[in-house]
Amino acid sequence: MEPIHEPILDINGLTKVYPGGLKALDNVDLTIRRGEIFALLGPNGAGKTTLIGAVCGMVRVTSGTIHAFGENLSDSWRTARKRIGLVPQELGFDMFDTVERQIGYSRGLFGRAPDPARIEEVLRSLSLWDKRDEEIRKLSGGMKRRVLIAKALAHDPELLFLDEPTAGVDVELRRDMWRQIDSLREQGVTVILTTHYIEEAEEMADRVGVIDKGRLLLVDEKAEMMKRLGRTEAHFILASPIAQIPDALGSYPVTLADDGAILCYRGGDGTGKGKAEVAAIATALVHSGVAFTALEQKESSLEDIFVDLVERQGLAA
Ligand SMILES: Nc1ncnc2c1ncn2[C@@H]1O[C@H](COP(=O)(O)OP(=O)(O)OP(=O)(O)O)[C@@H](O)[C@H]1O
Repeated sequence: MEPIHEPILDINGLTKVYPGGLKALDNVDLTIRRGEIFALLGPNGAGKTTLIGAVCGMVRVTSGTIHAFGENLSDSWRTARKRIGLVPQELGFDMFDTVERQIGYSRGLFGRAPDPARIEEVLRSLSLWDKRDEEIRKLSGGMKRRVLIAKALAHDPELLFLDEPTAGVDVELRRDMWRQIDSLREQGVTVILTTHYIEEAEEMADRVGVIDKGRLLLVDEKAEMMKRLGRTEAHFILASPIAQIPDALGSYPVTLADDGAILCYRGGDGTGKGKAEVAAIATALVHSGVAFTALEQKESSLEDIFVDLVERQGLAA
């Protein structure tokens, strides 16, 4: 057993150029700690599935190294694979098989001894126990997805990849999935999930990485990221339009909108500075004789941060 501080996954300078020249991964460095829930966020085509494929042995990388469980994957592939689980985006199993047989088979495939009690536990946790004798093809789309997860858990992986686990599933299944991930966290399983749903990252992840055009733009503790990149937005709805911003507000990041009927503030750093500035602006407006009838205020979500980052990256590219 490797020391507790050993990262479970250590990716260095990973680059993937597909035949035809598309660079899907561009010099990616990423270290994943044992036991964490890591969310990889990125728009379509950002390189998320390619990154997972590289670790799970489905994508041959162009350059760079991957260490898993302390060993270079290219030397330790067979042993490492048994410790890794993958819930892929695409459904892939024998549709004519029954649920229980398929899950048991999957466990065997990874060299684990049969363990009907464990299989029962996995199936129950995903509300699949009642469906264990059904042919998979007869299940609904959501149920098929649950089978995919059961299949990935059947060999008790220590490192689990979930590629878009909740794309196209209903709210109930999404909640179930989140509960499932929570219980995996309690069991000490390390989870890397990719998602378009910022809400998912915000709800589940300890750390978040943002990837776009194959480049890992940022990796940070979720809370830190929101603090560091968070913004406060406030709209002062003015009693009557003004032609220019009063001098007293000159030092604040404010603009006029809607022909001078709204004064917009966008600033702060997620540490409370924004709120304090909004209060100061309110006072300054009153002192300048500008009345407002309403104040709408909003703290940025991870979604705003994400959109901001990707847009800025787009401008820089
Ligand atoms: N086998 C392949 N051959 C050539 N190009 C590929 C191949 N697989 C993926 N790509 C391209 O690599 C880029 C990254 O794709 P990838 O599937 O990794 O992105 P993603 O972030 O997972 O996207 P999505 O959110 O849509 O699943 C895309 O431009 C894609 O078209």
